[in-house]
This record gives sequence, structure tokens and C-alpha cells, in this order.
Amino acid sequence: MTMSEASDAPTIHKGLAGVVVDTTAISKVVPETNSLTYRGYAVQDLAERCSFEQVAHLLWHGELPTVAELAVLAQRERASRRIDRSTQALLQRIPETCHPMDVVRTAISYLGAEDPDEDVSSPAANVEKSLRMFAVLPTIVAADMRRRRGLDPIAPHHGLGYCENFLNMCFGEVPDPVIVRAFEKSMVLYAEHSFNASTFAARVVTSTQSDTYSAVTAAIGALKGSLHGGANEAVMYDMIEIDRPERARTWLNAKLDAKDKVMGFGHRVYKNGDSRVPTMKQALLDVSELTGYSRWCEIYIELEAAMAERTGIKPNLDFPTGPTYHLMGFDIASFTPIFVMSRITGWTAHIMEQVAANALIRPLSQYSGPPQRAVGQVC
Ligand SMILES: CC(=O)SCCNC(=O)CCNC(=O)[C@H](O)C(C)(C)COP(=O)(O)OP(=O)(O)OC[C@H]1O[C@@H](n2cnc3c(N)ncnc32)[C@H](O)[C@@H]1OP(=O)(O)O
Ligand SMILES: O=C([O-])CC(=O)C(=O)O
Repeated sequence: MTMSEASDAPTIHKGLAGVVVDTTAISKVVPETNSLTYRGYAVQDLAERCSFEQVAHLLWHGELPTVAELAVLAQRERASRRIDRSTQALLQRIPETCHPMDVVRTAISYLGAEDPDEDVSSPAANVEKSLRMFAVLPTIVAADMRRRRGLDPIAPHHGLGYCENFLNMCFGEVPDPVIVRAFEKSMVLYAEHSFNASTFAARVVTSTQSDTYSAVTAAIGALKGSLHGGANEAVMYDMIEIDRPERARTWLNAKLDAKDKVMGFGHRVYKNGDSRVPTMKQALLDVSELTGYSRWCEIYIELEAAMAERTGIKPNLDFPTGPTYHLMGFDIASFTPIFVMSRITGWTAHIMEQVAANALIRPLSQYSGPPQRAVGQVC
């Protein structure tokens, strides 16, 4: 909120739109040129050429890892994948009727409660916690998806890389390399996006000198919403409702006539297209070709064209990712927890950056309630 020069009335920045609240060296979004860089590297290049583990190192430490640094990260990640008995027992007790994001949120909160160093916020301790959450989240997400399918969990496989291990824990086998690469690209693309709502929530919590697990728990809560990470699930539910490509336009027109938001379209920062979409759309086409199932691609193309014609609004990353994850065989309710597995890297990088140069985040508001009054007689 700033005071306008003409009067004392404050200027309201609803939703903090357009407000620059701090600096960051982690990623840069340039909407005018459709560009997104992590630590200076174009996200498209990282998705094509790097593993998710390499990108995690880049986000946390500012540089892509050397061979030796990557080996250390991989060794530590692989050694931290297992969940202990008490976490397993907790996860078993959470009702299956809840959304899997509730399970992930509860699990991270519990990991914090178990960590004797929860309140230690030195750089080394925060890297340690980040790595721990990074390593253990796939085990939690896979076990929860299998539990809902009535299947026993599959233990982490220490001979497999991050993505292959997760896919193996979900499906009991490592799928075709086309699927592994498409999945890995989604993880790189989802990893970081400056001061988005969930990252900002993490930074707000961190700014009070609270702990990393509390900040991540808040971020997970923010990501769950359908205007943010929850949109990748909503996209797939919509596509299933549309069912056939020839129904896409009528469905879209009805949605827009009712003034509903079309999930997977639009973005607070990008107004001319999301820089990550072409890479993820190609991943969808690759997986579609491999599986021989083209219906979701056809609905994608119809919806994208119809939305552009009627509103000019372009898809965001959740639009291609939803059907890609569906074709890979994930349950729809697991899509946003998978997003958490990726964004944990960006969140924790931001938590460390906030700790390093902290200022309490506390904006102002303009009061719009009743004027001051006396309490009088109460019941
Ligand atoms: C990983 C991520 O979090 S990416 C975002 C994922 N979220 C979604 O896909 C949900 C659908 N999209 C949206 O709701 C919005 O585009 C948001 C929340 C992402 C961004 O919203 P904002 O920056 O606040 O833009 P805002 O909602 O003001 O939209 C501006 C105009 O475009 C319209 N618009 C924006 N997105 C959409 C959409 N998806 N469907 C229909 N209309 C839309 C709005 O209705 C508004 O129209 P108006 O000026 O006539 O009222
Ligand atoms: O930046 C945003 O507002 C939403 C987000 O997290 C993303 O697009 O990855």
C-alpha cells in the first residue's frame, strides 16, 4: 500500500498484483519476452539437458553441480528416501477420503515435529532439511497413491535416479524412457517460479523466524488451491467432462458464458503465454504418441484454439501437464502432490534466501468496517 500524492487515500494493490516486494537471485520471469530463467539459465534448456537433481543443486547452491557435487547430492538423496515407522503409521491413519495434498501437508508437518534440529536455521541445516524433504516426498506421494488403490507401498530402489525411482515406487516398474524423460521435464519446469503464491507463503512464514517445515507446510496449503497448483488436476477433470474433441468448443462457450474460469489458462505474470508450455506440450505429444492415445491431445488443441479465439488467453503449464500425468498413469488427485515434489526445490531455495536477508513481511490494509463504537450491553 502506498499513499497517493493527491490525497491520504491509500492505493490498494488487490492481490499484490504488480507489487515488487523484494529481490531474488533464484529465478527471473520476463513476461514481455516469455522468458523464465533459473539462476540465469533458460528453463527450456535446463529441461532438455539437465536432470532434476542437477536443477535442485542449481536452485539451492546457485550453480549447476560438478560431477563430484552431483554424486554427493545423489548419494545423500538416495540415503534419505525411506520413511520411518512412525511416519508410515501416521500416513496409514489419515483417512483415504481426504485429498492427497492433505497427506503431503501432514507428513511434512510431522517430519518437522520429528526433527531435533527443526528450529536450527543455519545455511547447512536448511540445506539438510531441504534435501530430506526432497528425498522423502516421492516415497510419501507414491505410497499414498498405492494405498488408495489398495496396494502395498514399494520401497525406494537405491540403484535408480530420482525420477525412475519415483515411477518405480508408483507403478512397480520403470516405464519407457520417453515417459521417464517427459516426467523429468515436468519436474524441472515446475521447480521454481519467483514470488508465486505458495513461495510467497513460505517466505512470509520464514520472515517471522519460524522453521523451514512450517514454511513448507504453509506453501503446500497455498499450492493446493485450484487457482494455483490445483489447476493441473482441474484441467484433467475438465477434459474428462469434455470427453470428445468435437464437444470442446461448446463446453468452453458454456463455461465462459457462465463467467467461470477455465482451468489451465491465464497467469498472473504471463499475459502472452507461459514460457514453459511449448516444452511440456511436446512432452504431452511424445507420451501420447508412445501410448497411442491421442484423445487428450485433440481436446487440448481444440480448447487452446477456441480459448484463443474467444478470449486471447493462453494456456499455463498446468494445461499440458494434467493430461500428460494422466497418460502416464497417475491418479488425478496425485497431480498436485507431484507438483509439490518439484516445487519443494524452489520453495526451500527461497526460504534460504529469505533467512539470509530477512525482513518481517507485514503489509498494511485499509480498514473498511464499521466506525469505532461502544460495546454497550452484551448478552
Ligand atoms: C502453476 C500455476 O499456478 S499457473 C496458474 C494456474 N491456475 C489456473 O489455471 C486457474 C485459471 N486461471 C485463473 O484463474 C487466472 O488466470 C489466474 C488466477 C491464474 C491469474 O489471474 P489474475 O492475474 O488475477 O487475472 P484475472 O483473474 O484478473 O484475469 C484477468 C481477466 O482475464 C480473465 N481470465 C483470466 N484467466 C481466465 C481463465 N482461466 N478463464 C477465463 N477467464 C480468465 C478474467 O476473468 C479477467 O477478465 P475480466 O477483466 O473481464 O474480469
Ligand atoms: O507464478 C505463479 O503465479 C504461479 C506459479 O507458481 C507458476 O506459474 O509456476
